[in-house]
Amino acid sequence: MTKIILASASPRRKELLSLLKISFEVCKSDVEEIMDQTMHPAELVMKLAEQKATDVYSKYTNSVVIGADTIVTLGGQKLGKPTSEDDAFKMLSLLSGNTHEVYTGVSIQSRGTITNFNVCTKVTFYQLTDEEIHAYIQTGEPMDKAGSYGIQGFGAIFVKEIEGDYYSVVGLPISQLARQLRKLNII
Ligand SMILES: Cc1cn([C@H]2C[C@H](O)[C@@H](COP(=O)(O)OP(=O)(O)OP(=O)(O)O)O2)c(=O)[nH]c1=O
Repeated sequence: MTKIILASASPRRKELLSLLKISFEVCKSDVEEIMDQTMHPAELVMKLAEQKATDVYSKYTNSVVIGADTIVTLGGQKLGKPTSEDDAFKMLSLLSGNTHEVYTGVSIQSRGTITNFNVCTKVTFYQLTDEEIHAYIQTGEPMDKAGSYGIQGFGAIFVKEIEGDYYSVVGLPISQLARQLRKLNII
């Protein structure tokens, strides 16, 4: 059996991949993520996912390696993880009362072949007050998440509507990933 490795430090991705009831290991990549504002978000998340997977694959060439990347976009602007609490406040103010996209890219590297795909989900936020945003930042939840919120956590109360794959917003489009892994005869 070929070893499957998740090239991620994200506890959410580990939890989501566990839903498939397959055995896998986790090995985080050391790739520095560069937010290229000129690239299409769908291309960018696949490129970053591929960089993470390639980095780990180079150390475990006999394995199947899965990398992923998530970014939020609003009106053509790309939002990654916040660099500070002020940055988180700015992002959440932008998302307030608006619909944004969450792009997650996935890269599967196996036997010298690379398979990439991306999933886009639309999320609409209720109008948020400054007090609500400040209180949310105080929970610490936004700081390691693209767009400064976690739909799976306290950030859930901001969400009015979602169109697309919930799991992709959390960081891993698990149904599409399972289908790809089956197609590639990996699971
Ligand atoms: C929008 C959103 C993002 N996120 C998370 C998913 C990703 O972990 C993170 C985006 O950062 P990423 O750079 O995609 O991932 P990461 O640095 O956490 O992990 P790694 O690169 O090692 O795989 O934001 C949520 O958990 N919930 C949400 O609702």
